[in-house]
Amino acid sequence: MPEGVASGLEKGAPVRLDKVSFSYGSHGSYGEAPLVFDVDFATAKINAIMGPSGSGKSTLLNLVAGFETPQSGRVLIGGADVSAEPPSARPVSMVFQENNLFAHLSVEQNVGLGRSPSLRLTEADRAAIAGALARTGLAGKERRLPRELSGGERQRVALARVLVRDRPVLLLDEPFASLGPALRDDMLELVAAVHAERGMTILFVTHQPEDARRIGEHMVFLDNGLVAATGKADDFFAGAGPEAFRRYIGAGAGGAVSRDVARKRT
Ligand SMILES: Nc1ncnc2c1ncn2[C@@H]1O[C@H](COP(=O)(O)OP(=O)(O)OP(=O)(O)O)[C@@H](O)[C@H]1O
Repeated sequence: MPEGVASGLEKGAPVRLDKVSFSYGSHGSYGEAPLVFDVDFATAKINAIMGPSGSGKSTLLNLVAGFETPQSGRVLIGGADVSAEPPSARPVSMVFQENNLFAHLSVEQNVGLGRSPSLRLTEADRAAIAGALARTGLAGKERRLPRELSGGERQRVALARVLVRDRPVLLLDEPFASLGPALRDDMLELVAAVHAERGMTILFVTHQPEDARRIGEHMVFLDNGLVAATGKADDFFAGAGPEAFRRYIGAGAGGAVSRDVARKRT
C-alpha cells in the first residue's frame, strides 16, 4: 500500500465530509434525491453511526473508504483532501459484516496482508502478526483456513489485521451483526480495548442501540440520506436525541433507552 497519505498522521486522524453529495446510478437523473453528508466525526473517539435501513450508513463509510466517489464536496482525513485517492491510498482500515478474509489463505496470511499485500514479510512483520494474533485470542490457530474458524473467530482475524495495519481511522460496518449476543459482547470489549490502546478514530455503523450505547462516545444519526443529528452518545440515550432517533430505537429495540440495556463501559 502506498504510504504517502498515511505517513505523518497521528493516531486518531480527524475525518470530515465537507458538503459531500452522492447518488447511485445515473447521477440522480432518474429522480433519486442525492445523499448529502456534511459532518465532522469526533477525532480519536468511537463514533456510532445509526439510522433506519436505507438512510445511507454504508454509503457514508464507503465514501470515507474510497469505494464510492462524491459527485461534489470533499472527503478530508487528517486535514488532507483524499476525495480522489483510491481506497488503497487512504489511511483507513475497514471491517465488514462478513467476507473480510481470503478463503484460500491461512489465518496468519490473512493477517499478514495488513502488513504487505505481497506477503513478503520481515521479521518485524512476523512479530507484529504474532502479537496481533495473541491479542485477539487466536494464538495456535495461525495455520487454519477461514472455513475452519467460527464466525466470531473470523471477525477476530479481521481485527488482528486492523492491528497490524495500524491506520489512524477504522471503519466498522456492522461487523458483529451476525454473531450471537455473548460473542458480540466479547467483540465489543475487544474493539473498546484496542481503541483504548491505539486511539484511532472509529466510525462504527450499527443497528444495535445497546452496542452503540456500550462503546459509542459520539453519535451520528442519519435519516433519509442526510445527517439528521450529531452529539454525545450518552445524551442521545438519555433521551436528548431528536424525535426521529427516539422513534428509531423505540421501534427497533423495544425501548432501548431504558436503563436495563447493556451498561456503558467507563
Ligand atoms: N449499489 C447501489 N445501487 C443503487 N442504490 C443503492 C446501492 N447501494 C445502496 N443504494 C441505495 O442507497 C440508499 C442508502 O443505502 P445504504 O446501503 O447506504 O443504507 P444503510 O443505511 O447502510 O442501510 P442498511 O441499514 O439497510 O444497511 C438506499 O436507498 C439504497 O437503496
